[in-house]
Amino acid sequence: MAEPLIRMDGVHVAYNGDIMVLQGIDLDISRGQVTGIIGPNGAGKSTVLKTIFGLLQVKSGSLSLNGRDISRLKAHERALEGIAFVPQNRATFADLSVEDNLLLGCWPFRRDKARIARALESVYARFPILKEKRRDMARSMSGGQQRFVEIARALIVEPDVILLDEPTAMIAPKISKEIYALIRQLADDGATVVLVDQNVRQCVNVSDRLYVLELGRNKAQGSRDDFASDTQLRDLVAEWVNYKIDH
Ligand SMILES: Nc1ncnc2c1ncn2[C@@H]1O[C@H](COP(=O)(O)OP(=O)(O)OP(=O)(O)O)[C@@H](O)[C@H]1O
Repeated sequence: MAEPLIRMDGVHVAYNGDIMVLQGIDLDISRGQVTGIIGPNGAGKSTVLKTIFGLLQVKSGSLSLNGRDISRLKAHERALEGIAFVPQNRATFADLSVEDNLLLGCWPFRRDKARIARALESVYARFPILKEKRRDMARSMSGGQQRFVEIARALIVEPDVILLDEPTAMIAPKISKEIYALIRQLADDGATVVLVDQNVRQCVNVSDRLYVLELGRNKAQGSRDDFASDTQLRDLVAEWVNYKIDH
């Protein structure tokens, strides 16, 4: 089997030094796939993404990208290595135009005007609404449109992997649907996506592979088909979300 793009092996992470939130997480993120991470509240899903991006330190265990240990790299160094993160909380600059928000994402190649022009053109092709509203202040956009700005700003550096933390939380159903279609399209275009989602049904539908976490540990894992066909996995998920996966 090909080496995963990202591998977590026995990762422990603590908040405030001693509250151990991840207690030996193992995770393989394959290239060009959507890997979904699900689990009840407080399972450690967001913590996993923050750890991959470098906002939290690995206390023990290993974290590698392309077979190279990245656990000591700072977040901005990981960004330069091709990791992008879209956090759960709103992260647009409300008083900047849509285009200025996107230009902030171009910081790593800020002196390369031709690349900036190409990068903008490429995200505008993917998000026509952002082109149409490029001169508008971010604050004038709907919550869903601002989510597009955040995702587009992360994509503008053409990352190898994009970490998405609950991208459709509090977003209207129509735009949520577009976001899931975009996630699938990104992976089909060769990008690697890690998706943390409370919306289990959508997460299972869009993911190639899924991990279930519980109380900072791995609880189960499998392909989308495993989750649809394996009664034990179905029942496990149904148990904590009172939800049945389509099969
Ligand atoms: N800044 C923090 N300081 C201390 N503990 C924290 C902090 N952030 C999160 N935690 C704790 O770490 C645990 C895992 O939190 P995390 O946000 O990763 O879970 P989650 O699976 O993403 O859950 P949710 O779906 O509720 O966001 C929880 O017990 C939470 O209370």
